[in-house]
Amino acid sequence: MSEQLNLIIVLVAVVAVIGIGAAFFLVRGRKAPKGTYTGPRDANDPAPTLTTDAPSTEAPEVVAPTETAEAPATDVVDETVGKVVVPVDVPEPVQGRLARLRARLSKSNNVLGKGLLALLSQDKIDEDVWDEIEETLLLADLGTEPTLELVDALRERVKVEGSRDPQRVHDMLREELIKLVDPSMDRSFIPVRHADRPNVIMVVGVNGVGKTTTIGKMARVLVAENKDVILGAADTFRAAAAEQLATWGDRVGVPTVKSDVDGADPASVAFEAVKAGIEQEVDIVMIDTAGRLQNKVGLMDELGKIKRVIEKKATVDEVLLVLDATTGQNGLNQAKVFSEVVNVTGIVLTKLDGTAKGGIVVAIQRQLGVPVKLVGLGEGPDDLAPFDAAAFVDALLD
Ligand SMILES: Nc1nc2c(ncn2[C@@H]2O[C@H](COP(=O)(O)OP(=O)(O)OP(=O)(O)O)[C@@H](O)[C@H]2O)c(=O)[nH]1
Repeated sequence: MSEQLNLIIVLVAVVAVIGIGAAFFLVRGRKAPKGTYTGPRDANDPAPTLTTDAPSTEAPEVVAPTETAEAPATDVVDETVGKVVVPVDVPEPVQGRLARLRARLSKSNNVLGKGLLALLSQDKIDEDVWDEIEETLLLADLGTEPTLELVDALRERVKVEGSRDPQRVHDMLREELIKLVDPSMDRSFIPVRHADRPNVIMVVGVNGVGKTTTIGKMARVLVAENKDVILGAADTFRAAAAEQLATWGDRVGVPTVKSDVDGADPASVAFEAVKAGIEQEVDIVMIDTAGRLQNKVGLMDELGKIKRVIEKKATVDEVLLVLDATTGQNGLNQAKVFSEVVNVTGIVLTKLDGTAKGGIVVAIQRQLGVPVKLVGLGEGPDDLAPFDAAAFVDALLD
């Protein structure tokens, strides 16, 4: 009897210890800020006071995650301090995302992969079949030069290796496509803080391609990698853009520097965001910019100015050009003009879930000599994946 009593007491004690431990980890949240950090990184922090050595007199504000009007409906009040606590999302891990989102990609792109496999597996591949292969590649926006290169390589291999065995045809096509997508390009995307300043990323592109959404998704990726991030809402042109960005930040506990003045100087907001990032010793500052058509000279000049003003404070480590995969050749023209103005270092190709034109990856990389680093595969918060040549080709073919 007393043994049973002892056993019960021990069990109750173990359950209590586990319960206290779990509660501790739940309230602890993610990584504590480092060093002399003074900004509103946690829900209860006060907002920092910005100094005024900005290039403009309109000092943008830093919006702490809890200060925006659009707090999620699931907010709870912490009874002990009487403040609203915004529950912070836990983003999906980044590793293997492309493989996990593969179904989305292959659904819209199997015309390309499966179509090619079917054509190449025919008993006899005559000139008509080669023409069809060429047409399939061109329709997938691969571009003329890569298409001709691929067809030549396949012709050669079919001559030597034959085309009867489906597995061999699959492997041959896989190898040649991977070569075209170029696995040797550096696509690393988890940015690293410098010894004395944050890594600065600028995001550019034409209207509606998905810049703000992509920054929101990237913030989640970086938070999942335990990085401290600040967002800069230098899209002062579209009224709702700053709020949209801040809402994305809120969801993962990342603050946003923005201006409440409509049409404020975007370079000034970008400058303040970088300055706040330096002062608060964050790892990464991401600057959203307004959508602009590549043929509007004034707006393109403004983009150059934003970069130059940021560079008074810190180097811009990465300029990501966001392109909508569904826009085909027009995306190529945009890429060219943007890279002339701001030295694009990486491409984010969005909306790949809505197009059968996956070949645009190859065409853009060829045109700019810049790698596709990330791909957008849906509107969901975690529908952004690091780009990987082999995983991409596998998704097209399997
Ligand atoms: N299907 C799909 N939709 C996407 C993807 N990325 C963004 N979108 C959608 O594209 C639309 C435009 O996205 P925004 O992020 O507002 O675009 P933006 O480039 O910031 O727009 P501007 O500020 O007006 O230039 C939104 O409805 C997004 O949900 C993607 O990968 N797939």
